[in-house]
Amino acid sequence: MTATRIDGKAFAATVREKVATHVTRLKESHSITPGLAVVLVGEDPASQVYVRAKGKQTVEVGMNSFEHKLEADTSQADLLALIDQLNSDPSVHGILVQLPLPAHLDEALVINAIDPAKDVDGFHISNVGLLGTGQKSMVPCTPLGCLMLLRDQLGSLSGKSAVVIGRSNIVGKPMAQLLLGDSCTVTIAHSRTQDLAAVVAQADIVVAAVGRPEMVKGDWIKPGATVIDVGINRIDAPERGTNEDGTTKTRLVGDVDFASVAAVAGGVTPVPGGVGPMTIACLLANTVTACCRAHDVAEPEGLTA
Ligand SMILES: Nc1nc2c(c(=O)[nH]1)N[C@@H](CN(C=O)c1ccc(C(=O)N[C@@H](CCC(=O)O)C(=O)O)cc1)CN2
Repeated sequence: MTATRIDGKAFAATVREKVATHVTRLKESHSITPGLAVVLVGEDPASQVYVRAKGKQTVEVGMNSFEHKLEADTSQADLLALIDQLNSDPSVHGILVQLPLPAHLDEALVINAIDPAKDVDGFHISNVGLLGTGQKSMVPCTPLGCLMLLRDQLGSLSGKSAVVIGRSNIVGKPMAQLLLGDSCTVTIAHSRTQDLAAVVAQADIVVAAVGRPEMVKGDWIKPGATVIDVGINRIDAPERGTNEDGTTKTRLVGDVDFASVAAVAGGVTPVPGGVGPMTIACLLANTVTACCRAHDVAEPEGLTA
């Protein structure tokens, strides 16, 4: 391996420390405690894990955590009524609806019901528009985490060639906007891109967010490039044996074939322990930012784009 292993877990801990420092300042100098409300509809096992982690880390940095767990068959009207209530609650500075939602709920309608000033996911259409036009916005957590790791690794990103693989609203598109904001030359590639390997091969920065296990191979990568792996894919791992119920054990892999890419790249994030922990750290950062904006208090530096 020649590449630096970019340790998102360690970096996320430093972000949480900065958040905690600002929470203390808000409490001591302004008598304000930032509050984050997380809404989970249904019992998706992965979502339950993420929501639990969000609540725990929110409390650890000194903020108030409000968890709302709703039945899988919750109606759209009831969910919208809860969002209305959270929008008008002054103790709630950030609101997050955990995705994916059950199929009967209209995701866009639900997200756009959140007060944009409390939209700590940065998914509201107003925040999408503000980010796209280079104005102050709430920035989606996963792309913000990737940007922080890239700046830490490379310093200035100006003039670099970046390829984002994936065009989702929550990662690919905002990631491209953030890289453009840092003066990269940006290409958005996706599953239909022709000769993806050749497109990736010209990039100084590769962000893989396509949802295909270990798709990006070492021989696609320009020597010395920085590779950020957003993928979280659970695959069978027969080499680990079987569970008590006879099913094959599994393991997590990213969208990047770590071993072959690490032999060529300058730096690469692992899965787990790369981008994932940054997502929750940036959620906490966004909540402090939203709280400061709501109370017209100076925002912390280095915690947003
Ligand atoms: N409303 C939102 N929903 C979802 C988002 C989001 O940003 N906002 N992102 C993902 C899930 N997610 C947070 O919600 C998330 C995913 C992964 C991790 C993480 O730390 N992963 C670990 C591995 C965890 C494991 O063992 O399974 C890692 O990569 O090291 C945190 C948060 C979809 N929904």
